[in-house]
Amino acid sequence: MIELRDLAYVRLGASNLEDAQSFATKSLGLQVGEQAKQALYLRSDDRAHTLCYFEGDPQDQTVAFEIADQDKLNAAGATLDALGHAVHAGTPDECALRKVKAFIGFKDPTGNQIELVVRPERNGKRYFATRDAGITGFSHVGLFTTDPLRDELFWTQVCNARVSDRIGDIALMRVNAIHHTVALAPGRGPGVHHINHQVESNDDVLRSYYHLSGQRVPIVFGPGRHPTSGARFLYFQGPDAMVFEYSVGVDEIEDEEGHRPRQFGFEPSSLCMWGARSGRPR
Ligand SMILES: O=C/C=C/C(C(=O)O)=C(/O)C(=O)O
Ligand SMILES: [Fe+2]
Repeated sequence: MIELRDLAYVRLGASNLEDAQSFATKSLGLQVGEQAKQALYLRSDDRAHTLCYFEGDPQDQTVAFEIADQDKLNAAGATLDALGHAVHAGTPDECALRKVKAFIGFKDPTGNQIELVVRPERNGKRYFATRDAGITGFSHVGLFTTDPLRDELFWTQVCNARVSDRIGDIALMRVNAIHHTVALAPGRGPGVHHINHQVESNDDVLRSYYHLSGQRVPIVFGPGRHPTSGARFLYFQGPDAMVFEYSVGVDEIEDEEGHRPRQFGFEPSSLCMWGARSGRPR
């Protein structure tokens, strides 16, 4: 069993790094941790980065998870290899680019690019962004899936993800107490469906609704409230059509052993209990 501990970062190819920087700092509210020639490292918490935009193809998207140590990383590589996934061990240069001690890369059954990392770098200075969006941390990602049942099995049986709730056949899965760290979303191919940051309060969600609307950032869903995690949310579109979400009040699963996933219908009221309608397919 591969034990994912937490999300580490997302890496996104950017068609225009300047646009990405402007969005990340003036709209989303991240802090520039480091600006390299062809890459921008962005902070949302005490880590050196949780999002990296690099000059490249916007379809080139990778999600990374932290693993406890090198032994567990080696074991994860062997497990994936035995299952027929091509596993790439990060070179020292690639590790330096990701600010981690070691990593392996592979593709999930849909073809999503996943990295498992050991010892992601922290930053001694606290996260302090120039735009006050109220961000308290990087929390979850939505991943496209071409076969929700197959991919649920991969994340729960090969990795340690547990299903918290389902909407139709779509699983919201946790790797720790937080309601979900990975959400699957039906799609025609691999890719990141959305990137979530938690914010401090309902006020932050609504303040951002007005702030982003004023900047003409497309709002794609919300403000609303998910009946699944209970979180109040806002989804909006960033560069290269990537969707970002702010949310607050996501449930924690206290009874790890006893929790049974709830089944919600695949219908709008399962996505928002206040009646907001998504401007894009989930
Ligand atoms: O559309 C349903 C979304 C559910 C949630 C949630 O319960 O918080 C998400 O954030 C998500 O799937 O990303
Ligand atoms: Fe989400």
